[in-house]
Amino acid sequence: MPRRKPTSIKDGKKANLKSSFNALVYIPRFFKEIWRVNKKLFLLSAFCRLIGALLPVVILWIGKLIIDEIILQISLDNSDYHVLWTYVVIEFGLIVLSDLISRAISLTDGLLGDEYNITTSVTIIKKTNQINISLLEDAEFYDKLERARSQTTGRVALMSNVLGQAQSAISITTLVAGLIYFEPYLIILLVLSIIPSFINEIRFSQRQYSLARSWTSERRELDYLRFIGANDKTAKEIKLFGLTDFVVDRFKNLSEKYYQLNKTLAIKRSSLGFLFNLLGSISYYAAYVFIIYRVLSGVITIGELTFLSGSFNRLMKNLQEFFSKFTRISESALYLKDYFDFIDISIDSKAEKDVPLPKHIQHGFELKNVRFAYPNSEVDILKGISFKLQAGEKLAFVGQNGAGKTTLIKLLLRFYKPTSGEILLDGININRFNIAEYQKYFGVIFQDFFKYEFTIRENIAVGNIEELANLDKIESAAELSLANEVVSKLKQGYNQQLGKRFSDGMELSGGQWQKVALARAYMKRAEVMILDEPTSALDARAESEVFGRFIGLTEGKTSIIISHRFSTVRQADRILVLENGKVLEIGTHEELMENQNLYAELFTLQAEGYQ
Ligand SMILES: Nc1ncnc2c1ncn2[C@@H]1O[C@H](COP(=O)(O)OP(=O)(O)OP(=O)(O)O)[C@@H](O)[C@H]1O
Repeated sequence: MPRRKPTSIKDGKKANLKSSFNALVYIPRFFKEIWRVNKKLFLLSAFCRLIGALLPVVILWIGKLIIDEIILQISLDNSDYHVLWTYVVIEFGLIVLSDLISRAISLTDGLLGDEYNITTSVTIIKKTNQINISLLEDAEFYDKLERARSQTTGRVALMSNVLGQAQSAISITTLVAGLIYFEPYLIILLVLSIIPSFINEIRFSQRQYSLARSWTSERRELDYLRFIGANDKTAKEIKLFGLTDFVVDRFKNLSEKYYQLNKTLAIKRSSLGFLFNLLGSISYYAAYVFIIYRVLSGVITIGELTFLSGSFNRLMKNLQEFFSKFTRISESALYLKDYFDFIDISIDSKAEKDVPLPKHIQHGFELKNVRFAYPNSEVDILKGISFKLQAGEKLAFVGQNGAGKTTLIKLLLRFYKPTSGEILLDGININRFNIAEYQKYFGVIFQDFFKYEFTIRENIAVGNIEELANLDKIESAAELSLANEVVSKLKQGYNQQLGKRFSDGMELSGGQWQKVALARAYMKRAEVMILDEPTSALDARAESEVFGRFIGLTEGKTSIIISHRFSTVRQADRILVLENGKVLEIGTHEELMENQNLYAELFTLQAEGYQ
């Protein structure tokens, strides 16, 4: 696994206040997305927050009125408690309302968050699948994908924080108005006491983000080690090869480094945070003493004292929370940038499209001097390949491991573009067709086909998912690939869950899985069929039966077969032998046997092995 040098915290210092603010530009777009998810819930949440924002100052004011009324009634000879009780009832009502509002806020936030979560997960899945395969095999892209995917819960918290921030801002404004009315100087004291802790929070949240970001690929490696260390699929090898300590040590070494960097940061953040908060507490008590002094001098009433000290206390907490939330918001907004960066990755599907795809292939494919190197690699895997695949022809690719057979298929399918040279379909460069339509032309089974932990019926239907409900079609595809024999042994037939991840799941053998995967190829009448080593795990009897059926069914269909088994290969119309990224020879079985070159040598070797 290529290892970048992990970044130290110092790199985080480079991040500054400016980038914190810059990240906030993504917030409006974020809220537009939430608004689209559920407008009613969003409005309800905003309304509750508005009421919630006004309540604190109103409750404090009622408290002041109650105390002033008590003092007034004590000093009167003929007391009348009517007004006093009215205030108490109002205060009680406000407290109940306040509880109701805060519950409504967490309920609406939770629901909205869940809905948003679903929408973004769907967006990420869709986007991943629109992206070119060449990007999917790129490590940097994976880091981006990982950051976009892993921050889903962070984005939900961000929504609550931003809405809460708006609520705090309104609360703060009303409390400030009250304080300015009675004691304007206190506001200056308050602001001064908050600023240091705000700056401290911003600095550290930036460093925290930078550290987490610079460690994306290491965290991916940690996830991977966790996966191979505790997984049913790897358990056999890990146990037998005694790999536990190897995996554990590698995991521990890497995670220890991250832990240490994070620990240093967390300790600094907490200790400095404590010191700066102390400043806030000192200023609160200074203000408190000042207000008491004003009461003793008879300038303000006891009721006003409770209102002012309550307001000041609340305001200080609100401001502290406002600023610390601001840093949390700017921190999450940085992750938001990762998410938008990911979904904004441009998709290269527009290039030279609009040439209509022929309904049926007339002449076939032609490769003209195709060269290819994988992205970020200088090694040419294909070194000037030229050949024709006629319409209706069955061509087999043969060659040693790593010769470039699968790579050639990937180019034909437009997963990658040739570095030079061109691939033509009926004389037209394949890049000129709409990529999605073009790829629908093919029915392909790769050697590393995916074993979906779905039911067997769904596993077959993935070959043409629109036919999921068409059990007849699924059954006949299964018959052609011999998967019906597998189904007959399953307790729940076509509805049997496969794999061990979910309850009642059944694991299949390698060959059984291959029969299931092969059935996918029969789910649609594709123009071109490609089977990349589709029978490597099948026993000899099953292989010859499967191939007999394939040949019969694809009579007159254009198809490509990659196989290391020459009994299969010889059934093709022509055979192309690849060696080190070049076409060594091409022809019928008989022609190649006459050539007495690599094909004849390998064929004879294998034939001798079977004797
Ligand atoms: N995604 C990739 N990125 C970089 N190099 C790759 C990638 N996939 C394959 N290769 C390299 O390309 C070469 C050809 O691989 P390819 O899979 O085409 O061989 P193949 O002929 O199908 O081999 P096999 O018979 O073993 O399946 C190999 O050297 C391999 O390491």
